[in-house]
Amino acid sequence: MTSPSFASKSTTMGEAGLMSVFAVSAYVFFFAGAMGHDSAFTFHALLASAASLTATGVILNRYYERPAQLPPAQINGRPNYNLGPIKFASVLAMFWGIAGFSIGLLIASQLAWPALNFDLPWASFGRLRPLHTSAVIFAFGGNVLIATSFYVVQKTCRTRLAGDLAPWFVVVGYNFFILIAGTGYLFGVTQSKEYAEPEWYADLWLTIVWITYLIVFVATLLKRKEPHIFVANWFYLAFIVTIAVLHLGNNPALPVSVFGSKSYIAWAGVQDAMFQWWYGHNAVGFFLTAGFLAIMYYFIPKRAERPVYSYRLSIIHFWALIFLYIWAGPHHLHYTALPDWTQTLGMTFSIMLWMPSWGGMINGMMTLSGAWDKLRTDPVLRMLVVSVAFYGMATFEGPTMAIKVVNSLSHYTDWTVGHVHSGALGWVGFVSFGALYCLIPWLWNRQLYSLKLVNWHFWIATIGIVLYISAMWVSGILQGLMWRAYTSLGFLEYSFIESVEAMHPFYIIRAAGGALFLIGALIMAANLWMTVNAREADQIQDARALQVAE
Ligand code: HEM
Ligand code: HEM
Ligand SMILES: [Cu+2]
Repeated sequence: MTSPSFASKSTTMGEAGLMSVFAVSAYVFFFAGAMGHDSAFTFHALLASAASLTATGVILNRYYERPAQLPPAQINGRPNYNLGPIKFASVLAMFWGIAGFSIGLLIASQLAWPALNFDLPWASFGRLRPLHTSAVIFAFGGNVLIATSFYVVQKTCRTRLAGDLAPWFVVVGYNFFILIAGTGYLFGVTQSKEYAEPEWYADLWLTIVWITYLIVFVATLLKRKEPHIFVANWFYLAFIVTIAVLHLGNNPALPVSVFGSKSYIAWAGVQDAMFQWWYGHNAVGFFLTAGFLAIMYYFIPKRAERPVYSYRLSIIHFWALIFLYIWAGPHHLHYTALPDWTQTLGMTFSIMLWMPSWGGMINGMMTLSGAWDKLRTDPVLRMLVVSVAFYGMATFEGPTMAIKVVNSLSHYTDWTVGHVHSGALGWVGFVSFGALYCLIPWLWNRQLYSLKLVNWHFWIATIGIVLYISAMWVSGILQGLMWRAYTSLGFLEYSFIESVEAMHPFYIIRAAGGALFLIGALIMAANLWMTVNAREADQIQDARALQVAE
């Protein structure tokens, strides 16, 4: 370890500022914990206090350990990229992915065999379902997005990530939010808004983290050495900005006490519902779509070694996509108290949304022009391309389901769940896997341990997805038809429980599909583990072979 003389070294503003803030918060949160009205609040406050104390210690330790000079922005005229926070987020993405898929498998099994609820409140479907959705979307997806955005923005701007501690604050702070949210669900803490379940204090913390994320991203763009801002960064920026707006719009709440977890949302009645689905739909549009399209626009061209098929199309569909998405939320509220014209508006914009969505799909696919043969030999590229195909499928199905008459059948049924998972497993899952298979070898300067294992992952997971979504189509349509079947005398043909019974075989098939998807992810984790822990000798040899062009 270097041991610089203290005279030549001083704390940066960031170090001093963060240490003081964390030191004070360690004390304040400890006090809040002592005052807590409910055990979940007390637990979270004490967790925050311990985390603040740890953060203070870690920053202090870093100060002592580091050289007097902070890492330079350039070394020998080349950008000195900041990879530490990216490595951290990509490892956590893999961890949360496996956790989230496992909980998915558990809740899928609970629907098939209710005994698996074990009569325990914290293990019940109601608490584990939001744990699943948040773990896969925000923990897995979120870490993939943060990791890749920090990587892509540096590479395409040829500049070091802005900030010294700020990028670390974003990745660690974001994962701390996940921890608070996830443990909260197990305790039964929720504000009952789907995909926005965390209570007011977690929301406040996320706001601070997210604004820091925005600042780091924009500051990096501003100090870019490339005149042009590559299209992937446009998508990332739309994702970051819009999620901030959605989060603030959907979450204003008044806590019952500042020392308790319960709060009441400011909005009421149908306005609340509209805010919720404006949020929910655009979480799909900007978190699960725009962010992952950014990944597509960087990783597919890179992996295929081809330019983006049509750069003009990428710009056109970007603006069309963000303009149209924002209006489509009411398709989640068909046949409700929402005024009819609003529902029709949501439906119309959803149908229009098909076009820019397919613009993106075509652009991603056609980037392979002249390199189609690589699909045969490179399973990573195949995973990326198949993800785009699933994106195309989900964005065709979505507009169809947004049509009121179709929705009158599909709403409340498993068809929705099938639609969700063709987007979630096929698009979000596969594009993330493809990106991590590229990113992790780049970050650690290693060659991917085994392409054969990627091939196994690809096929096992694909079969899993097909089982999952086809089971849900059949069960969803069956459910919908059973609920609306009348006898000649005008009575309902089936009781509700008969429709539940009819679902049983499909729930088993879905669980089997989920198990395959999970097995694929475990194979991936093993492969990446072997990659990162490759012998030193491989590393030196492959560093040259794999050097990524910036
Ligand atoms: C092993 C893989 C997975 C399995 C077995 C699984 C299973 C499930 C189950 C059983 C539900 C509850 C359905 C219901 O309430 O009827 C669910 C909901 C959900 N899952 Fe998954 N899931 C998996 C992976 C994923 C992934 C990777 C994502 C996202 C990236 C995801 C996103 C969601 C969402 C958004 C919902 C809520 C759907 C809605 O409210 O309509 N899941 N999942
Ligand atoms: C053009 C694009 C899309 C449109 C117009 C669309 C439309 C719809 C519609 C009409 C529903 C059913 C609403 C209901 O009956 O409650 C729905 C549900 C959903 N979609 Fe899509 N979809 C699109 C793309 C996607 C993609 C790509 C994903 C995932 C990556 C996705 C994720 C979801 C989720 C999570 C839900 C369930 C919401 C809930 O919890 O109820 N959608 N979508
Ligand atoms: Cu929607």
